[in-house]
Amino acid sequence: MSLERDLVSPDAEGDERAIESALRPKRLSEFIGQSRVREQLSLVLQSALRRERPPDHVLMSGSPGLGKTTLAMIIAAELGMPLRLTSGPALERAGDLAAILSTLSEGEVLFIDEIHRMARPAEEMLYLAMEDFRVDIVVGKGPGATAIPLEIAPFTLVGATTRAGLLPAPLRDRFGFVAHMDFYDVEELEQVLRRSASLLGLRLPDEAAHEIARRSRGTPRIANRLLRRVRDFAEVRTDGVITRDIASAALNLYEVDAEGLDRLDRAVLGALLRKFGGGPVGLSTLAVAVGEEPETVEVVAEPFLVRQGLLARTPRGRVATASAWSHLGLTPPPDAFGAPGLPTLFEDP
Ligand SMILES: Nc1ncnc2c1ncn2[C@@H]1O[C@H](COP(=O)(O)OP(=O)(O)OP(=O)(O)O)[C@@H](O)[C@H]1O
Repeated sequence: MSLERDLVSPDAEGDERAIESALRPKRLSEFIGQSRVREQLSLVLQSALRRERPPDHVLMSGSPGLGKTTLAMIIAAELGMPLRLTSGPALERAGDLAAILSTLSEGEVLFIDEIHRMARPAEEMLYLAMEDFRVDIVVGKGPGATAIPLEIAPFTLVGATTRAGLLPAPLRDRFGFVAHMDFYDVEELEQVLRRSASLLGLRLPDEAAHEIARRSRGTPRIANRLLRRVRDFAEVRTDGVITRDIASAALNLYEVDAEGLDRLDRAVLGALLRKFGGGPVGLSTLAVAVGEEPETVEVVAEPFLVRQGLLARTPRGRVATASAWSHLGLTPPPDAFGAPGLPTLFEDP
């Protein structure tokens, strides 16, 4: 069974995509937070514009909902170039990628989301395209097969991944600029919320913005979503005015806790503490315990738990920190920390 996690899931679904595109910053100057990435990217883009050449290929890594698609759109807008969007899972065969690459116009920006999920033959075709702006179209099969080289227009690839570690080195090395997107701090999320509230025509007092921001898992997508749920709550249950108490009551109703932990986060922590005594426990064992795929636990829950100092990834498995015990109101066993050498009972086989 999969945990229901609509509200704080960092993935966007259905109608949310349309709302998201209305809230997206359109230029680098409007993009909030990620100051280092912004500054570095701005240099890359300005220098490309001066040289009148497409910039180096850009790789963005980070958790879902941190603004990778938004930045890809901004890159195209800043360059004044069209943007073509696709994703790794859509590129099953080399032909899928060849069809896109062969129709790119000069300077166009190609965005491949979830680039780590691209099929191998497409990935190999991409190496040549990124380096030499050329693809080899293979005609025929077996010993008689021939590769016909096809020139393609110089383009800029923007790849996004939630799992940079899964990218093969030859692909990673072909990106001239790698942007690591981190979770946002509360102040930055307050700015995101103020901007969104004004675009949605909502009055959002600072204390209410603060309350929503600190429960948004460091993620703009979640901040925007919680804002809309707080607005619903205020409209239906009260006179429509958003206050700190209204924000807090709405978020309690939606089971987002004071640190922004959602149900999956709490399930992972709860299993780690209650079933495995705080660990160490292997990722797949932990995932089975919460009824989720290991990838979901690893990509969605863990980065935020690690960032909050509630969970540590060690070579022997996942371990709860002292804060995790206190966050869930549990008492750690006497040997929970610093009993080195004890056999690990819960490692994956
Ligand atoms: N720095 C930012 N400033 C303001 N809004 C932001 C920022 N980053 C993201 N957002 C908002 O968050 C939403 C999600 O962003 P986006 O779709 O770019 O995330 P993503 O990292 O590409 O996620 P995914 O990998 O799941 O597609 C967008 O609606 C956007 O408006």
